[in-house]
Parts: sequence; C-alpha cells; structure tokens
Amino acid sequence: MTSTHAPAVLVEGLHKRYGAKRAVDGLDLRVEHGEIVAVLGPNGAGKTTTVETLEGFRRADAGHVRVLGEDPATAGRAWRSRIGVVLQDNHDLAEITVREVVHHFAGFYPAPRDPERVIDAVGLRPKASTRVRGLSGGQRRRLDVALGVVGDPELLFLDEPTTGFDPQARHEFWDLVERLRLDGTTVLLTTHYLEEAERLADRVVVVADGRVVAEGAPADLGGRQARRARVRWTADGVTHEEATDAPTALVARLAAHLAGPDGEVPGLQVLRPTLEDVYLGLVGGDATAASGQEEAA
Ligand SMILES: Nc1ncnc2c1ncn2[C@@H]1O[C@H](COP(=O)(O)OP(=O)(O)OP(=O)(O)O)[C@@H](O)[C@H]1O
Repeated sequence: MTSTHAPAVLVEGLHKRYGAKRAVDGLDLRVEHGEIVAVLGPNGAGKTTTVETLEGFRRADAGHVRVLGEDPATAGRAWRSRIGVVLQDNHDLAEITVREVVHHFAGFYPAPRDPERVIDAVGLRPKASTRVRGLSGGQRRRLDVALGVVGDPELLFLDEPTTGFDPQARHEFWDLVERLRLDGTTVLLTTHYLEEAERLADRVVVVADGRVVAEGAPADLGGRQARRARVRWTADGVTHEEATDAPTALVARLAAHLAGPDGEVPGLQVLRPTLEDVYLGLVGGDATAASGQEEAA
C-alpha cells in the first residue's frame, strides 16, 4: 500500500514545451488521497499535457512529478495497474462487443472489479452485446469510463469525461463518480463543465497559460471578496446595492425599515456570483466576477 502521508499526486514546477510553445509553464499541483480535484482552464491551457504527463504518456522537460509515490516517466506495470485512465480520445476497438472488451481489460489487472457490475454502473447493460462500432458517441464515452475503472484503480484520471453525454447520462456519470469517492478512489478530472466541477470536486484548480492561477473549494474559489453576496433594493425610485458577507442581516434591516404594507421590500434581490462568474473572472474570459449572470438566491 501507499504511504498515506505522501500525496497521491505531487507536481512541482512542471514545464513542457512544444517547439516555441510553452504548453506547461511552471505548474504546481497536489492531490491528496481520497480527494476529487477538478482542473479547469480554457482550451490550450495545458490541462491535457499535464494529465498525460502524470499518466506517463508524455515526458516533462523539467519539474518534479510523483504519482502514487513514483515518477510516471519510469514507473512500471505494478504502478500502472494502480491507476485508471480515461483519455480524451477514445481508441477504436470496433469489432468486439462491450462485454468482451470490458472483460478483456479486466484481465490486465491483478484485482479488477467485476466487469458485469462495471457494465451496469456505466449504464451499458442494454448494449452489453453490441459491437463497439455500433455505439453512439456518448455510449463510447461510457465504455471509456468502464475501461478506466474496471481495474479498481486507487487513482483515476478523467480527461473531459462527460463530453458528448446527454444531461441524463451526465447525471448518471456523476453518481458513478460519487460511488467511487465512497470507495476511497482519488480522482483527478479535467472538465469544461463548471457544474460538473461544482458537483464533484472537493477542490478546483484553475489553469491558464500553463500555470495554476487559482485553487480552492468550489464555494471559496476566487476568495471571499469575489464570493460576497450583493443585495439590491429600491427606495424612493432609486436602486441601491450593497456587497455583504451577511445578507440575511442586511435583508432583515431593510425589511424593518423599508417594507411596504404587503411586508415586501421593493425590488429586493440577493445575488451571489456563480462558479462560472468567478472562473470567467479568473481566466479573463469576461468581467462577470463582479457583475454578471448571478444566481438570485
Ligand atoms: N503534441 C503537441 N504538439 C504541439 N503542440 C501541442 C501538442 N499538444 C498540445 N500542444 C499545444 O500545447 C498547448 C496546451 O495543450 P493542451 O492539450 O495541454 O491544452 P488543454 O488545456 O488540455 O486544452 P483543451 O481544453 O482544448 O483540451 C496548446 O497550445 C496546444 O496547441
């Protein structure tokens, strides 16, 4: 077993260039055992390069990388059997059936999950006897996830796992990841779906231009200031707005002083920035961190 003192993933000062392009430029990352960490970032930020370096598929130019205590560049088969990988590009296994491929992959691992239960867990039971070639895009993605988890990995990498899923499949996938969490699986995922990060991740790491620009629990990302609620109300035809850490107390004061005969404060709204607002503010996509499409709470 792994020492529980060392993190599952430790990256310090990772650099990777492709020609003149600095794809990863001094990235630091730490994932504790049992944690679910979501890496967010715009297209080309360096997420896949980082994850594929952690999986041992790409070589770092510089930096210290340890995954389950080993350097992925030199780790062997025993190490590989302890990680699960769901890549962004799925590989074609067109002519064999879902059942055959899941059983086949299970045979690569010393202590796999029951392949039939994995087929159930990813919702492919009705397609178990279908050739891979006959699956839809979303069903193929589910198969990728099945192949990533059938080895019962300690650490699972999911690179944009729900791209192409319909909303129901996405929710089913999230339930599957929640069950993996209960089993103690550590998960590092990349995603472009803020809702996915918010739903699954203990911690979100935002990457831009090959570096980490922010990290924290989904509810804390961007710091307290960016997360303050704003209370809006109307008095004498003028709209007022106040940012506050204690919106309930402010609303109570407004109610005591400004409520009309119907008990309502005119124009009252409590606005909280969403994770998407904060994210867009961080990566410079939009200045909505302070004035965007907030959730009315
Ligand atoms: N094999 C390669 N050869 C040359 N350039 C590459 C290669 N792989 C990635 N890049 C470049 O490195 C940068 C980072 O790419 P990467 O795929 O890591 O980003 P990403 O954050 O995963 O993006 P996306 O969200 O679009 O998947 C991009 O500018 C990309 O064009």
